[in-house]
Amino acid sequence: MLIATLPGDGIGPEVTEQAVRVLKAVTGDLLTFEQGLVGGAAYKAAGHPLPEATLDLARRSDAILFGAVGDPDCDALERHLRPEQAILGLRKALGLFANLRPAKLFPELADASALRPEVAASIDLVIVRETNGDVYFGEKGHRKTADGLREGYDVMSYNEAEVARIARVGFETARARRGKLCSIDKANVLETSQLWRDVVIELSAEYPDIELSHMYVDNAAMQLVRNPGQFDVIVTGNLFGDILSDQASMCAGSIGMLPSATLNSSNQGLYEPIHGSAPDIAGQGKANPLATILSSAMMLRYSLGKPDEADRIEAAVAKALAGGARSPDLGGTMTTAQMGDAVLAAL
Ligand SMILES: NC(=O)C1=CN([C@@H]2O[C@H](COP(=O)(O)OP(=O)(O)OC[C@H]3O[C@@H](n4cnc5c(N)ncnc54)[C@H](O)[C@@H]3O)[C@@H](O)[C@H]2O)C=CC1
Ligand SMILES: CC(C)CC(=O)C(=O)O
Ligand SMILES: [Mg+2]
Repeated sequence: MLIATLPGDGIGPEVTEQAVRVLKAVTGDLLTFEQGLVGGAAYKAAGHPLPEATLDLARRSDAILFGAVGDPDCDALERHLRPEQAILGLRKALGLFANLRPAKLFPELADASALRPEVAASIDLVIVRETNGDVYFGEKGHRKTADGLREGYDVMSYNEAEVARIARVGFETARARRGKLCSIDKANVLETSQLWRDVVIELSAEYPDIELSHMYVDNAAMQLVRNPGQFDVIVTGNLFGDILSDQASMCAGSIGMLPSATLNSSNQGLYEPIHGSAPDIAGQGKANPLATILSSAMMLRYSLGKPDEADRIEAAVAKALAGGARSPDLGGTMTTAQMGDAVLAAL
C-alpha cells in the first residue's frame, strides 16, 4: 500500500519523521512511502504550494500522512501561493470533507490540561468538522466601499447537500459511540447556520436512536471548558470546527496531542495533527510528535483496514506517557526524537 508523506513546513517534517518510524515498526514492509513537496517548502522549490506532482502522488496513494504547512517567509505572498492553500487545496481536490478530530484525555496528562484535573478527566469527544465548504472556500477579496474605505470580504455559505453529507457522518459517528450528537452553529445570527440547523433536524428523522442537541458556537466554546464531558460527538462547519478543536486540545493537555483523519466518500484519507507548523519552535527538537503518531494510528484504522495495528500504536503512546515520556508542551524535557523512541520502545 502506498502512503504519500507530505511533511511540509516548520515542525511538520520533525513530527512526520517520528510517525513514519512508528508506522514502519508496526507494519514491517507492508507500506511503501513516497514523499512529496507541499506548502512553503514546495513554493520555494517548485513555485507552488501544491505542485501537480504532489497532487498526483496524493491521488495515487492509499492514504496521506501530512505534517503541517505555514511559513512566515510566505505570509506576504498572494493568497493562492501561500502555504496554507496546499492543505485547503488537497482537501478540496480529493473531496476530503469529513475531518474527525478526537479529543480524549490520557489519564497521565491530567496535570497538563488547562482545566482542573476533575473537569479535564471527563473529556472524550469527537469533533466532526466539515472541510470542503464554509467561509474558507467562499468568494473573497478586497474592495472599496462607497466612501472609499478598503474592505475585505469572505462569503460564508453551505448548501443542503453539503450539510446533509457531513451531518450523516456526525450521526453515524455518534451511533458508533455513546449515541449523542451536538450540532454547533450560530443560527441566531447567520442564515448559513439556520439552513445547517434545518437540514440536521430533517436528517435526524433517520436517526431516532441518536440524542440530538443544538448549541450556538459561543456557548459551545464556554461549555467545552466548563464541562467537556457533556459532549460525545460534535458536528460543525469548517470555521467553528477549526477553532473549537484547538480549544479542545488544551482541555486534553496540549495541541501536540490531537490527531485527525479527513475522509472522502471512498474512505481515502488524509491524516495530520490538528496543529500547524509552529514556527516558534521549529528546528529545536521541541515539537511533540504524539498527535502525528496518533494520526498514523487513525490511518491504519480508517484507510488501511488494520485496526489491531492502530490499537497497538495507541497503546504504545499510552504506555510511553505512563512511563513518563514528556515533551516541553507536556511539562517535560524530551526531544521530538526521544518521544518517538519512547513510543517505539513501548510497542
Ligand atoms: N493544517 C495545517 O497545516 C495548519 C497550518 N497552520 C499554519 O501554521 C503556522 C503557525 O500557526 P499558529 O497559529 O502558530 O498555530 P500552530 O498550531 O502552528 O502553533 C500554535 C502554538 O502551539 C504550539 N504547538 C503546535 N504544535 C505543537 C507540537 N506538536 N508540540 C508542541 N507545541 C506545539 C506552537 O509552538 C505555538 O506556540 C501558520 O502559518 C498557520 O497558517 C495552522 C494550523 C493548521
Ligand atoms: C491552515 C488552515 C487552513 C488549517 C487549519 O487551521 C486546520 O485545519 O486546523
Ligand atoms: Mg486549525
